[in-house]
Amino acid sequence: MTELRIATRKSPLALWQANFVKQQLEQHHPGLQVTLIPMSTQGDKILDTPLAKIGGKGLFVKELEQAILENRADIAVHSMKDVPVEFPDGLGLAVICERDNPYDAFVSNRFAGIHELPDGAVVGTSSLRRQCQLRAQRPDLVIRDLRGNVNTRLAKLDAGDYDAIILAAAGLRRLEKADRIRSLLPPEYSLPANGQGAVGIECRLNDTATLTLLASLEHAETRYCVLAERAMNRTLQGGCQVPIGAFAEMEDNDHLWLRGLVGSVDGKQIIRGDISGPKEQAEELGQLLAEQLLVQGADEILRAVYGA
Ligand SMILES: NCc1[nH]cc(CCC(=O)O)c1CC(=O)O
Repeated sequence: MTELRIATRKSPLALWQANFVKQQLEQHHPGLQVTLIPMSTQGDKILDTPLAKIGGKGLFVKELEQAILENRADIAVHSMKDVPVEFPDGLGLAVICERDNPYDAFVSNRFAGIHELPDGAVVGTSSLRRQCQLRAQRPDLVIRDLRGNVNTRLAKLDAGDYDAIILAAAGLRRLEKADRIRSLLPPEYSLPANGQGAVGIECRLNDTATLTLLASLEHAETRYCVLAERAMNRTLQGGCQVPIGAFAEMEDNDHLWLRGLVGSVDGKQIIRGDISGPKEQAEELGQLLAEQLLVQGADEILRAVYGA
């Protein structure tokens, strides 16, 4: 292979991630020419509505997947957090790259952390998972929706619309905005979303030449962790209208520890659980933890939202 085409969204974060993959590939394969094909996704076009209200799955990836399926591109580079837990026929996760910082970050021009926020402070985030966990600890906070790419969100904070905002640390680091992070929210406080901080590469599963080319970017530990997290979400069948957190880390070389959470948006109910076991059983662990959470009451929360 001498040429490889990457389908990517046009946001600065997506372009950073695509360029990161391009650089890695060109380094590992001298002579290989990697080109970016930037495209708009549905998720990029709907700018004002909170994503949870739109409800479609894969809003940020469908157009990219279509491009690979139609052979207009060879691979798509994604934030794993945005990738639906099921793939279209013929496509799959060729590679999961090493995870960057997986935590949520507290960003503010006036306050150092959640605990310093005064009563009734205004916090920006559209993520139901972040809203739920914030409200559980600080019911007094006023939470307002905040959409747009990372730079847009920072600009809205700077314009004075919010006292603080919550963003993924990884996105800020990639865009060289890590200096904006006032504190990291530990997972006990804000359990991350499945896949947060990890970049994944999708391609046609029968494209063996591309799969071979990509293999050197694979990070085994990250894959185990992300597989466990995604399996938990898959078993819960929770769409984006229910706060769900899933975060796995390696306990030692052979075992992983997965924590999960399902909550109500008002933060009044939170079901938590955790499980650990051999890394080779990552997906079984995710499924088992989901089943535990369902029995403990997550089923009721999901039913209340989806009416199933
Ligand atoms: N939902 C958008 C999105 N998708 C991935 C990231 C951050 C980077 C990552 O998690 O890899 C973000 C921004 C954010 O949550 O602040």
